Amino acid sequence: MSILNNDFLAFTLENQDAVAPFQFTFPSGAGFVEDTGILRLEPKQRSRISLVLSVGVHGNETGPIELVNNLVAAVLDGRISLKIRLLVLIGNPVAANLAKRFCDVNLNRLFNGGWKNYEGFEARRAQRLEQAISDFYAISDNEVECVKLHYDLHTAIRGSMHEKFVVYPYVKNAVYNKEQLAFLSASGINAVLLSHQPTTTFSYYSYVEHGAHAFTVELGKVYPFGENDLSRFADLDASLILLLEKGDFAESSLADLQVFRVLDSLVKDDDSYELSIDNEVKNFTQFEEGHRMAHSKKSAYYIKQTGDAIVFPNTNLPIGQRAGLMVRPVALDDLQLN
Ligand SMILES: O=C(O)CCC(=O)N[C@@H](CCC(=O)O)C(=O)O
Ligand SMILES: [Zn+2]
Repeated sequence: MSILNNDFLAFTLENQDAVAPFQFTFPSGAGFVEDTGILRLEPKQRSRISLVLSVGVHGNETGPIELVNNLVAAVLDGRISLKIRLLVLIGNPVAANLAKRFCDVNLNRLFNGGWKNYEGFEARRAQRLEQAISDFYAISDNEVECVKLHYDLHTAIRGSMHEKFVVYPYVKNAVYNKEQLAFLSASGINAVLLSHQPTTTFSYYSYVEHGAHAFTVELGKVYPFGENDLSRFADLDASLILLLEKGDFAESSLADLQVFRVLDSLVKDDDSYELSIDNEVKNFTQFEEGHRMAHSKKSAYYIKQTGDAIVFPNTNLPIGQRAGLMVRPVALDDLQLN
């Protein structure tokens, strides 16, 4: 078995259900296809950095899949000489083949054991992806000063006032990592959203279970395969190449980042649940105090302070799931950094 033309995406989409594990070599190391969409690349040289790049956790978010597939091809054919450990995950190949966000259940609501409450493809896949990450980090756990990273790359349903942003998963002591924020700024990220509570997302899983620096990275609006303008990811592409080739984090001023803290999660509590915004409203649109943002037969949510903004508004989901996040700007100086 081999990855034809070093095209891991095509290989994964052709083998969406299963792949018998196999290994191979490439100019700067050894590769292990562990399962469908699960590729581990080990450099010849030992490295303190173990990086997980996950894409396609939502099957229709194709831009990041194409970006990472190009990086993998460059490593496999020798244009990039790999110096760090790398695990590439194409999260939901079945949904990707169907050009859908998910098949049965939103995969990014099933981590941290959330899969135990569901059946079907995504539940099995969440468990498999958690296992792949545990196995990958376990190899580096004995290394002194090992640095675990997980960037879970997505694109958003709506346009955004800040085109590229990250969700910083809930961190208990509210101390945020300066080196990672500088790296994200250098990677073209415009805004950071600080989560207010534990979630069942992939990035929170890697942070809470493995102590990784982990982020959900939103790279712009969603487009089908072949319709992405990959030049819009140029900054991230360059900083990932630097990380892969040298193990160095690109740096840029934190002052370029807009920071927001999550105030509230809007939860769809009834079939009558509605958001009082039209389809064109972008992520990070701000509202006036007192505006009724959401309502149903059971509840209503009013804007608490002028300037509070909505992110990820979406009511096309089952009862009990997140229909949006309410966020408020925070001054960078008010953050505790280490
Ligand atoms: O555009 C949207 O409404 C959703 C985009 C998306 O998939 N976002 C992630 C964010 C995960 C997180 O909060 O860390 C998601 O909803 O799963
Ligand atoms: Zn997504």
